[in-house]
Amino acid sequence: MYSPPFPLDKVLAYCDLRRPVLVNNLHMQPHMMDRRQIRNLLDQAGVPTPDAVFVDRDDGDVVEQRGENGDTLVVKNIKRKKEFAISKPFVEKPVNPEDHNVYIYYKGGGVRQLFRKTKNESSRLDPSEKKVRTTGSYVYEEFYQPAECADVKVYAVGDFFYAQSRKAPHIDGVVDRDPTGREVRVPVVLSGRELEICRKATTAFDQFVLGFDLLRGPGDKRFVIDVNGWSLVKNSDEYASRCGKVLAEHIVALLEKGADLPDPNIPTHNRSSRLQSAAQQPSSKQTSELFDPSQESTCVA
Ligand SMILES: O=P(O)(O)O[C@H]1[C@@H](OP(=O)(O)O)[C@H](OP(=O)(O)O)[C@@H](OP(=O)(O)OP(=O)(O)O)[C@H](OP(=O)(O)O)[C@H]1OP(=O)(O)O
Ligand SMILES: Nc1ncnc2c1ncn2[C@@H]1O[C@H](COP(=O)(O)OP(=O)(O)OP(=O)(O)O)[C@@H](O)[C@H]1O
Repeated sequence: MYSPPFPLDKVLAYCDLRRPVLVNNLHMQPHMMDRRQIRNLLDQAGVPTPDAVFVDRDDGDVVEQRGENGDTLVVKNIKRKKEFAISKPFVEKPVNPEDHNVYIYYKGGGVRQLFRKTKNESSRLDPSEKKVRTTGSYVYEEFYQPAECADVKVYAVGDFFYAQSRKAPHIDGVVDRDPTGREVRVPVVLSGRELEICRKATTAFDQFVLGFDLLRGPGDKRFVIDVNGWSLVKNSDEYASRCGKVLAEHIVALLEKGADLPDPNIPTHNRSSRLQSAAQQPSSKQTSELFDPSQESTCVA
C-alpha cells in the first residue's frame, strides 16, 4: 500500500504510457485507501465481512448513543433519509486504512484503543469510557471474539496463500516477541472454505501479492476484516522460497505474453525524447500533464 505524499497519479500515468510488467493492478490502489471502499469491494465479491455501519461526518451524518451505557449507536442523515444502528460490542475504524487507531467498545462500557505497535505495546484499555469519538469518519463493525484469541494474517502470492496467527492486539496489548525481537507468529493451515474466501479477496482487488487479515469467529464464522495491500512475510524460509518461485514464474509468464518494456538498447536520454513525443500525442494529454519526461531516468532507476 502506498502512503501520501507518494505520487500515485504520476506512477499510474507512467505505467499507462510505458506499460511495464506489473505484478499487481496499480489502478486498484486508490480504492484501497478508504476502508469503506475496501469493504464494498469485498462485499461485492462475496467475501464475508462483519456487519457494519458507516459514519461520514463530511456528508452530514449525525451520531447518537442510546441506552444506559450508550450501547447502541444510531447514525442518522436527514438529507439522505438514512438511519442505521449498531450495538456494542463494536469496532470503530478510521476510514483511512493508514490510521491504525482502531477502538473496540465493549457492552456496558470500556474501550480498548489499538495503535501501531510501540516497542511491546499494541493497545491500551480505558475501562470507564463509553462514548465514541466525536470527530472524523469511521466504519463501525460488529466485534467478534477471535478463536484462540488470535488474528490470522494471510499473505497471498497468486494462488499460494501463506497464513500465520498472532495474539490479537486487543487481548492484553502486550506484543509477544521471540528472542530475535520478531513478533511471535504460528503458521496456520487454511481450510478449503478459507482458501475460497482468500481467492475471492485477491480477485476482488486484482492483486497478485496481497496481505489481509482473516477473523476466525465463533463456530464456522469467517470474515476478512482488513486488507493491507502489498505485504510479504518477514520470517519464514518456507514462505520466501515458495513466494520467490511463484513470483518468478508469474513474471516470466507475463513477459512471454509480451509486455511493452522499455528497450534496453536505447539509452535513457533517447528514451526520454521518445517519451516526450508520445506524451505530446493528443491521446496522452492527461499523461503529459501528470508526468514530466525529464524525470523518466529517475523513475526507471
Ligand atoms: O504489511 P507490511 O509488511 O507493510 O508491514 C506493515 C505491518 O503489517 P500489517 O499492515 O499487516 O499490520 C507490520 O505489522 P505486523 O504485520 O508486523 O504486525 C508493521 O510492522 P511493525 O509494526 O514494525 O511490527 P514489528 O516488526 O515491530 O513486529 C510494518 O511496520 P514497519 O515494519 O515499521 O514499516 C508495516 O509496514 P508499513 O505499513 O510500511 O508501515
Ligand atoms: N470486526 C472485528 N472483530 C474482532 N476483532 C477485530 C475486528 N476488526 C478488527 N479487529 C481486531 O483489531 C485489529 C486491528 O484491526 P484492523 O486490522 O482492521 O486495523 P489496522 O490498523 O488496519 O491493522 P493492521 O495493523 O493489520 O493494518 C485486528 O488485527 C483484530 O485483532
